[in-house]
Amino acid sequence: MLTQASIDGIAAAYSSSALVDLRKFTRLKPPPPPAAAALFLKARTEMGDPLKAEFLQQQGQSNAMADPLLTENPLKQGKKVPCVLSVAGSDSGGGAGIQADMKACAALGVYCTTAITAVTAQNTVGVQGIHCVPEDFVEQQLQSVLSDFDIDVVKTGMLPSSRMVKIVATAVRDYRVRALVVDPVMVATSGDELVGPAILGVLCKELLPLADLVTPNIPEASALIGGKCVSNIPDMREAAAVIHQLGPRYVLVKGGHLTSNDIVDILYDGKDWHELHSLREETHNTHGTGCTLASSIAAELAKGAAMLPAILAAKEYLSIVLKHSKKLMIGKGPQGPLNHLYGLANLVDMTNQMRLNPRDLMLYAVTDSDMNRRWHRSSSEAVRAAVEGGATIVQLREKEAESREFLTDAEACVEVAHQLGVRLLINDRLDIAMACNADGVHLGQSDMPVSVARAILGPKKIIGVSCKTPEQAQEAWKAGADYIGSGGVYPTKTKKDNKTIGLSGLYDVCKGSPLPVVAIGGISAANVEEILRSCPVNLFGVAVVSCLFDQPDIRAATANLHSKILKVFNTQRAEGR
Ligand SMILES: Cc1ncc(COP(=O)(O)OP(=O)(O)O)c(N)n1
Ligand SMILES: Cc1nc(C(=O)O)sc1CCOP(=O)(O)O
Ligand SMILES: [Mg+2]
Repeated sequence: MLTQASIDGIAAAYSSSALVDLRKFTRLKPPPPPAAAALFLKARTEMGDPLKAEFLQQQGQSNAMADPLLTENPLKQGKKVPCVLSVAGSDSGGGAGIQADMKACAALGVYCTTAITAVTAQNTVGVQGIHCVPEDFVEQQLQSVLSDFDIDVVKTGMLPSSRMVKIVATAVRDYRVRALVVDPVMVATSGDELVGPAILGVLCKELLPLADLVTPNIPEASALIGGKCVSNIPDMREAAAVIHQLGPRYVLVKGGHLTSNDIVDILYDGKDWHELHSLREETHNTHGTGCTLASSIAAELAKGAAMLPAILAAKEYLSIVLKHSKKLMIGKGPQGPLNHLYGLANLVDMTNQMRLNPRDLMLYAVTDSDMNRRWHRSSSEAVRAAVEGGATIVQLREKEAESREFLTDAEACVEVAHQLGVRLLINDRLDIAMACNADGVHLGQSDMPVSVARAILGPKKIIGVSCKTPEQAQEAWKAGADYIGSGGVYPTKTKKDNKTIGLSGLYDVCKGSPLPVVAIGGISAANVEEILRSCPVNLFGVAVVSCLFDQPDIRAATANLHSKILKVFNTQRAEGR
């Protein structure tokens, strides 16, 4: 636990007599609140929140809607446009840093300018590289923006060097800025370090005294108070008190790193304490939440809100965004990005509209009518067992049956697959695919040309094409295909006279294919690992026949293969590939 003596000690170590003067530069005059903040508070007040009720009384009432994306957007109104300057790092994955700040500001109707401090090679798996922008050039960006735009609020994120912190502090002092929000970014959501502890001293001495708000999460709060452990709400309060002595007007210690479902953030202004509660959203898509909260607060301040309502409105926006991010499937890593602009084209709906999610190619079960006959199974029984075992997509491959029998079978299989939430394609036969309302077709090089099939099937159906060379894959892509089946990777007894292209042939197709690839031919649980490891680029899964359908227990055989594939993919993701 922190003692008062240690608090005083840390504060003294960082403070200087200049701090008092510097504080005069923080000018935050709260004009009337934005409709979003007022309204959000109204809604909450009606639910009995005294803190927000007090704010509402001060600010007057409004009946506009609480959804920030639906409220009056100053960008459209021909008025002075509220402006934020985000001084932060670029996230190549588009989820955090500058990219998050720009999207959050846009969503809240605020214009966002930028000064990029570092360029990160980053994705949903982690941070693979950091390239710091030269300090002089950061200074030039700041000058370009601050000398031209009427910046209301500066928001800082990743500041990778002490000199950069000083440059930003000087710029904030030199130009007329209404408020400064400091997000003391140190570690990315993935756990990768973005900024070393070397900048802490200068951050505390030069920038925090100018800040209207600093928004550390728990590890950052701990770093700011000299590495003391912060592990519960009393610790957060003590940390907020210490950080406040470094000079910022407000300190918001964010409690998301504690495990409770009731997330408590502590807000302290040197006099009053506020515990701001929010419910944890059940989602892995949390990459960039810290940047988003800080830039949303900056946006609300830029629109004229006072500090507390700005924070409440920003937290409300973030919680709506998190709700809209749950179904987003972007990237292969454990923490996906947020759906900041959920009110525009909805990314979740877009994924539903995608003809094919390449991840569905992971375990592609191709049925075989001969095998089913031999094992006395109907096609639909075989399809059910494969999907229940973990098949992620199914192809009905019937070489012998009459059209009528094939159609009856196909209708039953489509019903089973769709009941179980999996797509079903028909091998070779467009007419059957259309008649049974299958999800698409798989075509070989001597089947119906892809461009003709696309014209017949229209834009909504999936078309897969067998390709043994990168040139064929290019052709298929140009003609409107969705994925490539490439093989035979190994010799197969299932397809007569099939040319084997081997692992190297598969590798060439994967490298040269603009479309996702699924490998086929002689694949089983015994060799799946070497196939997936040999072609990490563009290979999304394996298509198999005999190792599932020429087996006594299709469900068990599929489950076994499924677990082997998952193991490889999970390792590859952990390795950042
Ligand atoms: C996923 C997948 N890849 C390749 C094939 C082979 O298709 P094709 O060359 O048309 O041969 P037949 O399957 O029609 O004998 C496939 N069916 N599925
Ligand atoms: C249908 C098919 N197409 C191939 C190609 O190389 O394009 S190999 C093949 C048969 C794959 O069956 P099994 O998993 O039993 O080896
Ligand atoms: Mg064919």
